Formats: sequence, structure tokens, C-alpha cells
Amino acid sequence: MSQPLILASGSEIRQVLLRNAGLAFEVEKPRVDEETVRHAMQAEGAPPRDVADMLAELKAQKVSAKFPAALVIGCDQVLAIDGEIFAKPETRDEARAQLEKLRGAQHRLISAAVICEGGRPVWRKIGVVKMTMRDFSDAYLDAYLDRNWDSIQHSVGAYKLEEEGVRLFERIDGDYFTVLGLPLLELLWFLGNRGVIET
Ligand SMILES: Nc1nc2c(ncn2[C@@H]2O[C@H](COP(=O)(O)OP(=O)(O)OP(=O)(O)O)[C@@H](O)[C@H]2O)c(=O)[nH]1
Repeated sequence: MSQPLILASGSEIRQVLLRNAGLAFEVEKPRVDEETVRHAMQAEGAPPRDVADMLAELKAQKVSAKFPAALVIGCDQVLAIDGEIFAKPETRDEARAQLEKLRGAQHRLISAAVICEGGRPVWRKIGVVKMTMRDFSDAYLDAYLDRNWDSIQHSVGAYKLEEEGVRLFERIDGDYFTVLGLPLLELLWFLGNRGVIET
């Protein structure tokens, strides 16, 4: 019997990525006040990657404390542009305003993943992808939101690369899975090395 694996994330796409890779795991949603942690770290001038890393570790640690024998994966993704961090837009208007800021510019999508065992980190990876958005028209932006708001409201950038969101982009420099929210290839490498999955 291999070591139990738990994904400490409510993110549907993270669950899909692990399931499609053939992994057996449980899901435990972490209770972490992300907004408070994010704002406190930003107030101290913490760089976006440190914010994502800290939140991913807190989520993994919280669940690992309850299940110390398991390997617990915590994740967090932040969108950064010009030193500013964007969180998931709460409303369609916020999503529109956010996409207007990202239009015709390059932003970074930073995905952190941390694995905890016995409440302590045993692995971590921070993936960064440079995302260059087209200078799309207002008409397209409104039509895009009409068609996609229901689907994209849980995505930090108000887009899903595997859906129509791909049409917002001119260029993507980095790993596809990291955009979706998980540095999957590095995670699989670690789990294989630990003997949790066959290699
Ligand atoms: N399907 C999809 N989801 C995306 C994409 N880009 C970002 N996301 C999602 O945006 C969300 C970023 O917010 P997070 O705070 O990291 O995660 P969450 O969804 O709140 O879930 P927790 O891990 O429980 O915090 C994640 O669920 C990512 O998977 C994308 O291109 N496609």
C-alpha cells in the first residue's frame, strides 16, 4: 500500500490534472484566510512568488497537521503585473477591469506547490509563466465575458487557457500545466522518486 496522497485544494482543474495523470488521491479543502495572508505579505513588500509560496505551504500544512502520515499537496497561484498582485475577480465588472489592464501587456502567472508530510514541507516548486495578451477590442472583451463569465469566475486571470481564454493571447512563455495551476511535471517527478507512483 503506497503512502496516502491528499490534494489540499478546491480547484477543479487541479483535481482533473492529477486524475487524468492516473493518480489516486483524496481532496481536503484547506481553511486558510488567503486574503488576510496576501494583504499582510503585500503590506510588507513581499514579492508575488513569496506570497504564492507561503499560501501554498499554509494550505498544505493545515491539512497535513490533520493527516500526518499522508503526502499533502498545497497550491496557490497569483497573477502579477508591474509589481501588483491580482486575486480572482469577484464580479464580472472586476473581471472586465482586470482584463482591460492585462490587454496588450505581459503579465506573470506564478503557480506554487508545496508538499507537506507530518506537518512539515518536504518539497516545493514555484513555476512562472510569462503571458502576453493581445490588444483585443472592447467589443471582443464584452462578447468574451458574455460567453465565458460563468466558466472563468474561479480563475485568477479571468481566463481558462484550455477554453476560449487562449484567444486572449499573443504569446505564452512557459509550462502549460503551470498556467492551469499546477507545476505538474515536477510534481510527478517528485512523487515517482518517493515511490508514491510507478515510474
Ligand atoms: N481551468 C483553468 N483554471 C485556471 C487557469 N488559470 C488559473 N486557473 C485557476 O485559478 C485558480 C487560482 O486560485 P488559487 O487560489 O490558486 O486556487 P483556488 O481555486 O482558490 O483553490 P485552492 O487551492 O483551494 O485555494 C486555481 O484554481 C487555478 O487552477 C486556466 O487557464 N484554466
